[in-house]
Amino acid sequence: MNAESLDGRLLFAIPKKGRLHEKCLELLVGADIQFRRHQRLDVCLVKNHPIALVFLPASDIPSFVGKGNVDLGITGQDVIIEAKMEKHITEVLQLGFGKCALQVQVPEAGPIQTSEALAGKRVVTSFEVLSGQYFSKIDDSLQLTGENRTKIEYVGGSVEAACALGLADGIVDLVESGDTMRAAGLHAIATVQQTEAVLIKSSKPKHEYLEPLIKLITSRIAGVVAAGKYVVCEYNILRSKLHAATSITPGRRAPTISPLEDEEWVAVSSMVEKSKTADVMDKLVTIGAEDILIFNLDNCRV
Ligand SMILES: Nc1ncnc2c1ncn2[C@@H]1O[C@H](COP(=O)(O)OP(=O)(O)OP(=O)(O)O)[C@@H](O)[C@H]1O
Ligand SMILES: O=P(O)(O)OC[C@H]1O[C@H](OP(=O)(O)OP(=O)(O)O)[C@H](O)[C@@H]1O
Repeated sequence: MNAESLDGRLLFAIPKKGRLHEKCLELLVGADIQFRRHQRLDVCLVKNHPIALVFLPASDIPSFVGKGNVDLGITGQDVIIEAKMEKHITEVLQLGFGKCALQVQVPEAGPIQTSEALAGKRVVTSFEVLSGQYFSKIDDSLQLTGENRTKIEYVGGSVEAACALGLADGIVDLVESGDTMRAAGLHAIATVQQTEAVLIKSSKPKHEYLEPLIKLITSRIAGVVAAGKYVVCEYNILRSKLHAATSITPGRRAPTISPLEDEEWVAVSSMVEKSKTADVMDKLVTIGAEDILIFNLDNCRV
């Protein structure tokens, strides 16, 4: 592939490995962005749109997008701030995966149990900027100066080993389930930043003519994200209970109400947040709803 074959194409950066990679591939499939990645090449052409996918480390994507070298990208909110690119990037869509928290962690049974007690000591992290900002505020509030300020040291990985190796008094690292943290004998004492994966574009796009395509891709991806977030809930309910029922399932705009042969009853169809399904069904049963059915969505535009 040469530079000419990329001419006029929208460049879309996707994490090439790590926690976000597989989920991004699922999104591309759901949005019908068709491609074949030959021999793990880092640039590949999309067959059914004028788009080229660029596979990059998640942490490099903010600066590529922020500087306008690529037009669109997916990465974590954490690495956008860490790359100091917030001002150069527009967050187009939250994607609902890659959710975790950057947390201050210390040995469970150790003498240090607050961020204030850790201030002035050694903190190891892969997130120097975010950790630096966080401890700088605490150092200022404690009026720590010079050598007495918190020492932030960068490591590229295996951050959780730093305390056991005697390299650090505490660490700042990402936590999702907490398994990695607990396995290292650590626990969290504060949250520096919540994060999730986001679709981003440059705040000053270089190629205005690509805006309609960016809108189309955004709308398709939003459909896939919403389909993963909602289910359709259908049930029958006595007309006299309809008010109570629709306050349990108000839908996104309004529920669909259909008459049944038995005039005392109606059928209700409504979108419900997937995470609330069990609770909603319990409440519907309590007010006498019958034949409650839940349908997963493959795709949608809402
Ligand atoms: N345990 C996790 N759960 C959810 N999201 C995560 C988790 N770990 C990381 N992320 C998200 O994925 C992004 C990329 O992290 P990941 O650990 O996959 O990096 P990577 O690309 O493999 O880089 P490296 O291995 O070089 O650190 C993070 O910045 C964060 O937004
Ligand atoms: O709370 P948990 O569910 O255990 O997830 C947290 C871990 O996930 C990430 O690392 P990952 O496993 O992606 O590997 P990495 O250290 O190579 O980045 C992160 O750096 C933590 O170590």
